[in-house]
Amino acid sequence: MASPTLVAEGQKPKGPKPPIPLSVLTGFLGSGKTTLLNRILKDPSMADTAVIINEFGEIGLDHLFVDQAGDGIVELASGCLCCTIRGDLVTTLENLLRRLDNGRMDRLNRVIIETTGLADPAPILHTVMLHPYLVMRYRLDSVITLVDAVNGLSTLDNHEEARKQAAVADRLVFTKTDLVQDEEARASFDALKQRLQQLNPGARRLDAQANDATVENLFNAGLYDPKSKIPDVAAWLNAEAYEDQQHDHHHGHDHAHGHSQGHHHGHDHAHAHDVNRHSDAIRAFTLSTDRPVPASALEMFLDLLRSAHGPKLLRVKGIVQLAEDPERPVVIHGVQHVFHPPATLEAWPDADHRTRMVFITKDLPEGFVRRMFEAFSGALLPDTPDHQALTDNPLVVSGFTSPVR
Ligand SMILES: Nc1nc2c(ncn2[C@@H]2O[C@H](COP(=O)(O)OP(=O)(O)OP(=O)(O)O)[C@@H](O)[C@H]2O)c(=O)[nH]1
Repeated sequence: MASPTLVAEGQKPKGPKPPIPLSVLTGFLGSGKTTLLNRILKDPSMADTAVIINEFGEIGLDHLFVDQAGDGIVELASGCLCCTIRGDLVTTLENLLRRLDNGRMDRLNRVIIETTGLADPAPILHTVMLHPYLVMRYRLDSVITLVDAVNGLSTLDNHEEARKQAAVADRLVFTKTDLVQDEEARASFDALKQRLQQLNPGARRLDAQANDATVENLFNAGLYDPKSKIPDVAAWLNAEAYEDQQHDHHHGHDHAHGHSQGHHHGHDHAHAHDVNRHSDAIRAFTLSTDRPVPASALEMFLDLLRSAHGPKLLRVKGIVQLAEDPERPVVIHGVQHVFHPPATLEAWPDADHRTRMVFITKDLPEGFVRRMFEAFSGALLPDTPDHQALTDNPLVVSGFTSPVR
């Protein structure tokens, strides 16, 4: 007779429910969010999706509403659910879980939060990352940012929120490319693509008109591939995409490096980075090392970075080889000052065991972050403050004016 602890074939073992993937759909006013949502919600693979929209966005999906329930959640003709953020986002996300847990809803496969056009998506991500219960039940999948091919460039120039929306994205979706017809529009679209390449080289780009903004391409941008259950670190980090950016920056560094030899009075070299500083406040870069990082060093590095410079960290992702446990990498993921609880993977997904981190920062130069990391991780450079000095007095790293290597 089978032991009662054995699970019959095909029956799911009892245990915590797998976290529900959660995506944020953002993009400036009129960029086509509702249009895209209406399209993808018709896809059969989007069944059992819940969409959370703000009051303003409600109108576009109206024709799909069939049933209004008491808790402000409506059922769409497609079988998906829709609710608006009336109280706060936490309550809305909790209400969805309550429905699922008390059986009023059979399945909840995915949640999409559509932001208002003017919103900075970071606080939405923080809501999930900071809440001790929600962070267990939901997992951040993708930030999808829509960019209007015609007006996108001027929107980026004129609106800080639009730049943040682009910088934080995992997926950048161009809309209205059908309207890019004449020479001028094509030039503007090319410039837009270049600008986005600087702001966020790692995001995958899709074109809504070319129909590559499919469910498959838009979602599953998180670390775990839900089909294989194997973390796809390379795709998630996409560190290679940052290489062109770094190439440009390194010209600046080489220059500064020459100056810094034999000097450690960084203030003499205040101009080393001015060109980059004024060209665009947002930068994207990677750090990597093949030296295992002590856990305490990682913790101090991240703590200092987020406490002193949190608002300047638009997005940080990384995989770290710890000195204490080099076979089990730690994954880090932060949006501004908020970091997701670090996750330990059971093994390295591929042969590349280096620590790699990608950063998108605003007003925080690469050289500064790099030197801080090198000081903490033990990869000391000549003439840089040592790690003990940094711990005692983090202000030793004087930031913008010091020479970069
Ligand atoms: N030509 C063209 N028009 C589009 C495309 N995508 C959206 N539109 C149009 O652009 C307008 C705005 O689209 P919405 O989907 O309402 O944009 P939104 O981002 O939801 O707008 P807000 O909620 O007001 O921020 C609508 O008139 C759409 O029909 C596209 O790819 N091509």
